[in-house]
Amino acid sequence: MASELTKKVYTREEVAKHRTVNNLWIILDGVVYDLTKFATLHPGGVSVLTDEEIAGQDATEAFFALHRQEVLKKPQYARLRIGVIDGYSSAGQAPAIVDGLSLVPYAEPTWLRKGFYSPYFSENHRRFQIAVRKFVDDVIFPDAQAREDDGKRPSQAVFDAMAEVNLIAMRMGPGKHLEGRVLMNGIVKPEEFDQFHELIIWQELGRLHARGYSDGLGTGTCIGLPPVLVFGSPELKAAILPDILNGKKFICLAVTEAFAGSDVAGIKCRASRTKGGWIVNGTKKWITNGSFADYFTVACRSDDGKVVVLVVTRGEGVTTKLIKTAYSTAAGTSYITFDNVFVPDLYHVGPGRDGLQVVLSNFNHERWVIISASVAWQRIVTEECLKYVTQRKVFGNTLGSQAVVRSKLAAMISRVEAAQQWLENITYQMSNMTYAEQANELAGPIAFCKLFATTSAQDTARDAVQVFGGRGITKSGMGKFIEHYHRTLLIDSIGGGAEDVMGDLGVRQALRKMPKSARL
Ligand code: HEM
Repeated sequence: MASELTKKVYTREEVAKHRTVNNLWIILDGVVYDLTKFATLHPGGVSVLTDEEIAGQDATEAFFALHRQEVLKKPQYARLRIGVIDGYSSAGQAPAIVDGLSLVPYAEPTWLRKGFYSPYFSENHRRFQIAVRKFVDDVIFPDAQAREDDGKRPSQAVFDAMAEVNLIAMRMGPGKHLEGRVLMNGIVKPEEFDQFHELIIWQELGRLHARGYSDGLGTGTCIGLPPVLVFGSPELKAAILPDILNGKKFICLAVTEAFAGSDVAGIKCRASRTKGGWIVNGTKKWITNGSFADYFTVACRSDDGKVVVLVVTRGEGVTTKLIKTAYSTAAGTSYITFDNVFVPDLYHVGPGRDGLQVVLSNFNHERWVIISASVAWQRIVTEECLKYVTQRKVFGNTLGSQAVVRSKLAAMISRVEAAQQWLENITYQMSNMTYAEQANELAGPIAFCKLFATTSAQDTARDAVQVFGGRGITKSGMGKFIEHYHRTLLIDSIGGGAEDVMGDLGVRQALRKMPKSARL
């Protein structure tokens, strides 16, 4: 908010008189700052501020070559403003964000770009997107940045706010679980909520720049609950669904083990038959949200060697331990031990079904979620790079004037555009196929798309670090989001199935479907 002080008007000549360490003013974007008290506290040192090209001068270009603009919005720095320069008008500066959308080229997918068209998204999707972006920016982003750093799980207040607009339920996709709920303050009716609304949610959440936190924000529910929704009995749903969808309780998916990662068939966690239920013994590893989950959707091996899926409730015999990974412990990644845990028959997911199929069919949605968020994240990393090469000068010119830098941008943009178009096509197929059809038809395409998205992400991370140089490996300052991206993005290459496994799965499915008569 503009104070009385910042309404004062100075000429450039007046500002130029304040150019010593004891009396130091500068101009940034037409605003006058008094740095006298701040100079000795400046993280970049005093000497850079008393430099004759900076002190008492317009330092806009030098400043933005070295800082992110949000530095100036921090209250402790905003109060250094003492006035504006004669003739200054903020109206003269064209905004870089209009209607909540970035005007940086390629910063938004085509369906959100002015002058472009989409066969998939409607006016309702756009209204929904505006509301979700605002919610993510206002409610989730501040908590995400704080928790990513301190490693604590996302605040309950955020889950409560998400539940209030039914964001937790919507992240489970379209379906019966939305019936009777008011979605995003009524912007979309439950029966109209489709796969593209869900895509919007995941892509907006992909903008958080906090990968561990993003997973902490109930990813466990998004992958642990679908088996219950699809294959669970009405009694099981009635017992656990309301509290989970209302953000009061948490569930996670416990499939991977130290013994078997992507190899689901190799799991050892044991479920033995007993009167009225099962006794579970074994361990699980890399379980997202496991450290705070109340329920665990566990893939176990029964005495006859088959896979059974059981919902275990936290209680006696269940121990969870945080695992430190490349990203924040806000994700609640854990190692779990089950020691003689009784699970009643009611909590058996899909009795009479092959548990392996229950687990495998669940992977499609999980992988699609990973692709959606990964592509959105790549896009904002590309936007970060486009901004940086425009404002950062080296060898007397902007970084963007270097052909080698432009070639990296070309590759980044091409990859993210290709991934988004493919993702939208797959989303459209999902919208039109039943769960069973998806399991049959889409496992291969989704696996390939995930492989493409996550290898693209790694290429883009490497390119972005090269563009940002030292700042790309520094946890604060201009390149902080690039550093975070480069350090944490491999979770997407591994989670939901490692890249090599994805490629192999897709090809094996294709080979199985080859017509016998196909000949050269
Ligand atoms: C209102 C004025 C200014 C404020 C509030 C400010 C604040 C900061 C802050 C918070 C940092 C730590 C890094 C970051 O978070 O971005 C920093 C670093 C730095 N600042 Fe400033 N600064 C100001 C003006 C300037 C000016 C005019 C220069 C001119 C050259 C300058 C040069 C530097 C340098 C060289 C660094 C170290 C950058 C790095 O490590 O990459 N600062 N400044």
